[in-house]
Amino acid sequence: MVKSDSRDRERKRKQWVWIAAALAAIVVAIAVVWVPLGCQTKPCYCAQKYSGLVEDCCCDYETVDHLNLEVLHPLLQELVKTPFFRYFKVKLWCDCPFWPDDGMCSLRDCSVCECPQNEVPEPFKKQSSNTLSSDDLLCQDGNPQAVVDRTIDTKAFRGWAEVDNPWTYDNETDDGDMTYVDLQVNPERYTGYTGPSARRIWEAIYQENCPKYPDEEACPEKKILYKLISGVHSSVSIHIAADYLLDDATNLWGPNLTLMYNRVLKYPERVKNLYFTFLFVLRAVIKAKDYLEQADYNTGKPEEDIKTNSLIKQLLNNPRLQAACPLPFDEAKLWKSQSGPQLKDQIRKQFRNISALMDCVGCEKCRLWGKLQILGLGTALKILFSDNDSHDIGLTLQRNEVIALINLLNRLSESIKFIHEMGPAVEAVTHGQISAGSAEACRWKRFWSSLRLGRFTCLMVPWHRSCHQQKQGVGSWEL
Ligand SMILES: Cc1cc2nc3c(=O)[nH]c(=O)nc-3n(C[C@H](O)[C@H](O)[C@H](O)COP(=O)(O)OP(=O)(O)OC[C@H]3O[C@@H](n4cnc5c(N)ncnc54)[C@H](O)[C@@H]3O)c2cc1C
Repeated sequence: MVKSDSRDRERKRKQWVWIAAALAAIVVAIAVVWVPLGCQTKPCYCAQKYSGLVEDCCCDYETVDHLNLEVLHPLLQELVKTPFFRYFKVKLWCDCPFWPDDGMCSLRDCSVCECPQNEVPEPFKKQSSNTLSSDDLLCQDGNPQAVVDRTIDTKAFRGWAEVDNPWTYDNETDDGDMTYVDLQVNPERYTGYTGPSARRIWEAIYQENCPKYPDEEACPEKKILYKLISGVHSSVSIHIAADYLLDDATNLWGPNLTLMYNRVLKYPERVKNLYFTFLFVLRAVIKAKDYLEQADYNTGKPEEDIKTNSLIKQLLNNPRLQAACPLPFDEAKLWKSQSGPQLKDQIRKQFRNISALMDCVGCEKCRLWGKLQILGLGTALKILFSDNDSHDIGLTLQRNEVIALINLLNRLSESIKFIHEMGPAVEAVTHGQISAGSAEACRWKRFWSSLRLGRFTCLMVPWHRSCHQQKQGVGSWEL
């Protein structure tokens, strides 16, 4: 009896020694094997760097970032706040020519606040009285052919003409359906417009109207439309992420860095297309320099209008811009081949379709900014690709086109600034989440794998099925 008691005690003592040894082994395993392995599986963080020339452009990424930060962004921010540039004329009601409106808007942030009539600058209301005949065209030193670039400068004018843009679907001269919107009180940001309705628009744009050509495709003209739309799409996504409804209950707005990473930064091509689009639009603004410098920015508020004029001149004559990036994009290289004119016609038709698709956007505020940015892009295309073009002889710009062009440039400039300043933080934060997640998952996997250590497992988890089987002499130690 006494002997069996002491044997029991001895057995229990041995069991405790085993348990203690097992616990010690776990600690050692964690220290020696698990932690270093966990670290090794952590993917290496390689910050996405953009350097060298922006594809098909004549400026490099670093120059664009510096010029934007120090010159363009501050000027554009001031410019879009002036009365001339903040009131945009737009047809807001949905008239989708392709399918019935599916009204997917889910937030109050989706609707647009229209301007009361007394807020709209008087000269804007009297548009037709501002239109000048060809006699009013500015004389360029008596001999315009000799001194100016005839594609645009000979068409310089003092008033605003009523002409339709051949690149866009909306008839800009059709005042009846248009309403004025103050862009400053309708910021582009998250609206809750998402799901099949929004995706359908982007799909219709990419699949039917601007296919992505493979990298080997040599013809740059064919690639342009995709790159421009993709660049604007990146910018839209960045603005959604930069001003996002973080908490509906408390109406808390702020940046959503994960969204920004997942929609744009994760795809270097989308970032590159944003830079390309920025330089393309900047080139259009520079090319229209003489025209823009002499345009009439009258809104009936002399002080503000003088400021608008001055800001435009500062933008167009900036010595740093002229020195560092005088030709952001060289459109003269394009359309040289025999098929050039047909190709241009085809691209113009595709762009008009894209412009028509904006009437199918099922969210008013998204439609407003979609229309503005597509009109801005259409204006840039009109300015850059009008040379020797029978459709565009006698090029003039609508006031609304100029407003759209400058506001688009400002949108792109904001996006580039955001990426430049926040990009590394966005990638670090998102990368942190990803690697923490994967390391965690990895640890759990390794933990369960460690249970494959057979007898050790049964010591720790004696109730496990395989231990039972082992005792019965069947099966293996494999879990
Ligand atoms: C004209 C327009 C304006 C909009 N404006 C707003 C707005 O102001 N506020 C708002 O909250 N929502 C807006 N939306 C909706 C928004 O753009 C998204 O569609 C929505 O948030 C759903 O996003 P998603 O993740 O499904 O991807 P989406 O952005 O809808 O993208 C659809 C698909 O396009 C491809 N894609 C995405 N980005 C790029 C790119 N840069 N280049 C090439 N391909 C790309 C991807 O394959 C992606 O799956 C707008 C939509 C449209 C069509």
